[in-house]
Amino acid sequence: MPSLQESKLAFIGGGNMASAIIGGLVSEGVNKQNIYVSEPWDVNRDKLAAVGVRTTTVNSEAGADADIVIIAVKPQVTKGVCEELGASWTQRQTLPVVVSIAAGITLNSLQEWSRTSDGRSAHVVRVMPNTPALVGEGASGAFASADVTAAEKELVNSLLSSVSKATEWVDKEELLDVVTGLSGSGPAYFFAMVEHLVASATSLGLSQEQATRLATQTCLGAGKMLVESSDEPGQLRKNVTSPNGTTYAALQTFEALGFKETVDKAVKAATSRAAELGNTLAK
Ligand SMILES: NC(=O)C1=CN([C@@H]2O[C@H](COP(=O)(O)OP(=O)(O)OC[C@H]3O[C@@H](n4cnc5c(N)ncnc54)[C@H](OP(=O)(O)O)[C@@H]3O)[C@@H](O)[C@H]2O)C=CC1
Ligand SMILES: O=C(O)[C@@H]1CCC=N1
Repeated sequence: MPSLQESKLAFIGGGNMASAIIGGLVSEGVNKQNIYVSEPWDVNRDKLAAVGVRTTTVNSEAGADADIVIIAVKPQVTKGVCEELGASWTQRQTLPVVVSIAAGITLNSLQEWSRTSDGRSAHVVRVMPNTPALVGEGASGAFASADVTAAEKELVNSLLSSVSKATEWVDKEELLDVVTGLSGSGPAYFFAMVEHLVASATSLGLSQEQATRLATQTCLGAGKMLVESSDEPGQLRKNVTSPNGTTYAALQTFEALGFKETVDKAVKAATSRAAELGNTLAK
């Protein structure tokens, strides 16, 4: 098995998530000539070509001699893409490791859809990354099919580690849907929070620019404390909250309006949607 630096990587789909991972890989020093992206939309393709990676519009061309093929298209088009790739690999003796980042799509579907014309199926790893991969701060969950070897798992691990600070291998496939509801979709929860904080502070008189700088740095600072402090999140919260002070007033308001229940329902909605996508598209 080649190392990550020696491996040929193919991305099928060059949208938001593929661009984030590719950006992370390139800034980690992965050879751009070893990254080949297939993307139908010229705007996305041109952006990736500007980064210096190889591009094409033909999926089978990108995947022809790749060691790892990363399926980074929407769940709804994953079946067609896998069928196209599987058929094109019939002449290959050694099949690539397939890494799918499509929310919800099961290992079973991925292996069935990507069978070669002579009935062989690739070793598949399902991964749920997130967009902070672009700045080397991603969080990823992963689950491998039983036939994935230790060396293949290690290769995928080093791919993920180059863009993720936390890579969690889960021991049941369904848990990847929970990872999707937590960290896959999670960056959007924090972005929405910052949007609302800025809107609120702006309505109270701060300029948009000042409010954005303060809210953004607060988010980064809190995140850094969560990573670096030995205290639990609950303790860090308590450290900010003076008795009957300002934070207490805000947190009481959150609580009275059902903050915990809202977060719980939102994570469960995202988790269920991931499972639903997998079930609906399995046919
Ligand atoms: N965005 C995120 O935060 C995360 C996304 N994911 C998963 O990653 C996958 C991609 O999501 P995201 O990057 O946001 O989506 P995007 O729509 O940004 O990217 C998908 C890309 O695939 C292209 N595409 C469409 N059809 C084909 C095809 N047949 N062959 C090759 N490329 C094709 C699309 O082109 P065109 O626009 O022309 O259709 C588009 O550029 C999804 O399955 C999603 O569940 C996982 C974790 C996080
Ligand atoms: O919203 C979505 O479906 C994708 C999966 C996780 C993040 N974005």
